[in-house]
Formats: sequence, structure tokens, C-alpha cells
Amino acid sequence: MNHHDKLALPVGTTLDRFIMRKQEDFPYATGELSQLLRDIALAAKIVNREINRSGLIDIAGAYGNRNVQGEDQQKLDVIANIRFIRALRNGGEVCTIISEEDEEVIQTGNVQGKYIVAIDPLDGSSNIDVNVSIGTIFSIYRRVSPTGSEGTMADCLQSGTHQVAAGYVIYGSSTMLVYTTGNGVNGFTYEPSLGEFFLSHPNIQSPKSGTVYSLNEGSSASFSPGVTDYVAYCKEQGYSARYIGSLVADFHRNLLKGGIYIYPPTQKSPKGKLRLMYECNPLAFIVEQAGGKASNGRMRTMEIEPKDMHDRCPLFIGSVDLVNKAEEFLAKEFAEAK
Ligand SMILES: O=P(O)(O)OC[C@H]1O[C@](O)(COP(=O)(O)O)[C@@H](O)[C@@H]1O
Ligand SMILES: [Mg+2]
Ligand SMILES: [Mg+2]
Repeated sequence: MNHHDKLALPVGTTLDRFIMRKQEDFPYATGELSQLLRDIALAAKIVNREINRSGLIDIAGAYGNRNVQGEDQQKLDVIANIRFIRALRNGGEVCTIISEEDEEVIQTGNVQGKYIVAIDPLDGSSNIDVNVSIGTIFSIYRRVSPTGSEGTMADCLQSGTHQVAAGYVIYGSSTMLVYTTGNGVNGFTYEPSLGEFFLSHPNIQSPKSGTVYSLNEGSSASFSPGVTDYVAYCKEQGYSARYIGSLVADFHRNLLKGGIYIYPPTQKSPKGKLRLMYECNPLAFIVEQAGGKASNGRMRTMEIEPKDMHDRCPLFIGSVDLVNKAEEFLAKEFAEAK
């Protein structure tokens, strides 16, 4: 036992030191996951800089291309994708990357790398041009195939329960990195003039209940009866509606203050809009580690077996009491549909 054991790390600890101390809790850990987390933090700092000055140097706006999802790519989508991939490739710990912006898997060439990363390099990209919070979401898996060759589909299509770490960066009024390695959730705030992330939100706990619901009610005409009834219930309760349109920002607020975020199936997106591997699962891991809950309405998000890297699924996520209530309404709908 070393002298750091059992001491909670104080607010103000740098992210680097925090990662190092956490690694010391596992004497046989090789440090590879720690290095990988540092690589992500480095890319986050670079992307943060690009975002902060995007209004000045003509990198906001449309890129003139469409990604695999058929959505317009923004320049910053492309830049963030390049920055994260480069950091992960140079870092050497990752063999294969799944990115929202790339239809095929990205083989980094690091065949000895033990990890797979799934990433939404820039989330909430419709908010870039208007100076509203945006984010990055990532999920880390250990490869199941032996090292020495490229990562396989079996490595990539693991259910969320196999995540070894997950996190997000929110580029907001301040920039924060929030992550878990399966042992609680911690948040770090970026100090740009020092170029460091500092522990600011230790051991984040999702409030058990809340009075905020977040969903895009513009699509309410095509909500299913269960979702419609649940939203009516939220209104009866006098809950507040809060919807930014950047998943990371909506999720982050509800994680700290209590609330539920919903992206239900709609006519336009019958399976929901959000992507299982690099939007739903990482946030599901974080919310569960903070004592909250994530579901597709029928089952735990992290137990869904992905069929394709870009699968979509409905998402009900946040404070446990609110997600349970939403599931009650959906259960009624499913029972009546039988
Ligand atoms: O406009 P809508 O349908 O409410 O969609 C908003 C959702 O779409 C997303 O922007 C999708 O993310 P990307 O920007 O990474 O494509 C989520 O962040 C957000 O919650
Ligand atoms: Mg996204
Ligand atoms: Mg994105």
C-alpha cells in the first residue's frame, strides 16, 4: 500500500496527476490506458483552441460535404476528426477507431495497440456558428482479438457493458473534460492560459430526481403514445423544458442538476437520431457511474448488441427516478400495442 491510498484527490489536482495517481491504485496496470486518456486530453486542448477562434479564421460554417449519416459536415467536424485521429494514432495505444465522420473503421497501424476508441469528434455541430456549447464524446474498449494485427469487427462491435472508459469534453462557457474508468465520474475544468485541466467536479453524482426534461418537441407530432403521455406528465408536474440541441451540453446540465434527456423515435428518425456507439453508450456508462440511468425505453442502453458501428437507438437518460417514470409510460404503450 502506498501513501496515496484512500486519500481523495483534492480539487485543483491536474488531470495528468489524477490519471497517474489512479493508475497507482492498480499495481499491475501498464499505464497504456492512462497514456490513451492523456492523448485524448491533448487533442481536446487543440480542438478547444480551434473552436475558440473559429469565428475569426473562417473555419466555422459548412464544409461542403456530407458524412456517412448524410448530414452536412461542418469544417470544425472535419478538423476535430483529424485532430483526434492524429492524437490517437501518434499516441500508439489504439489499434482501431470508429468515428461518426468515417463510414469505415480507421486502422491506425498500431497493431500492438490494445484499445479501440469510438468517437463523436464534434457533437452539436449545428451550434458551432452561433457560439453555443458543443462537445466531443468518446468510448474506450479493450480489443478482444490478439495484438499483432489490425482490430476486427468483433473488437469494434462490443456492447457498452464492455467499455473500460468513456468521457466527453464540453466546449462551453468553460471547457471541461468529464470521464469515468468504471470507478466513479470526475470532471476537470480547463485553464487555457496554463494549458491544463484541473479537477473541479470530483465524484459527480446524478441527482436521483429532477424537474427538467429535455427533448426536441418540434417533432412531437410523430412521438409515440408513450412519449407523448410522458411529456404531458412532465408538464403536469410543472417541470422546466431545457433543450440546447447539443447532446453533450443537454446531458451535462442534467447530470449536474437533475433531469432527463430524451431522443425518441420520430418519423424522420424511426430509430432515434443518436448513435449507439459514440453518443449513447459513453454517456450511459457515465450516467450509471454517477448513479443515474440510460435506456432505449425497453432495455439498458449498455446491453444493446451493436450490429453496425453507426447504429442508432432511442435514448432516455438522466436521473434514475425520471428515467424509470418514462419507462413506465412506455411499458403501458408496449402492453397496449400487443
Ligand atoms: O436537431 P435535433 O434533431 O434536436 O438534434 C439534436 C441532436 O443531434 C446532435 O447534434 C447529433 O450530433 P452531431 O452534431 O455529432 O451530429 C446531438 O448532439 C443533438 O442532441
Ligand atoms: Mg453527436
Ligand atoms: Mg458529431
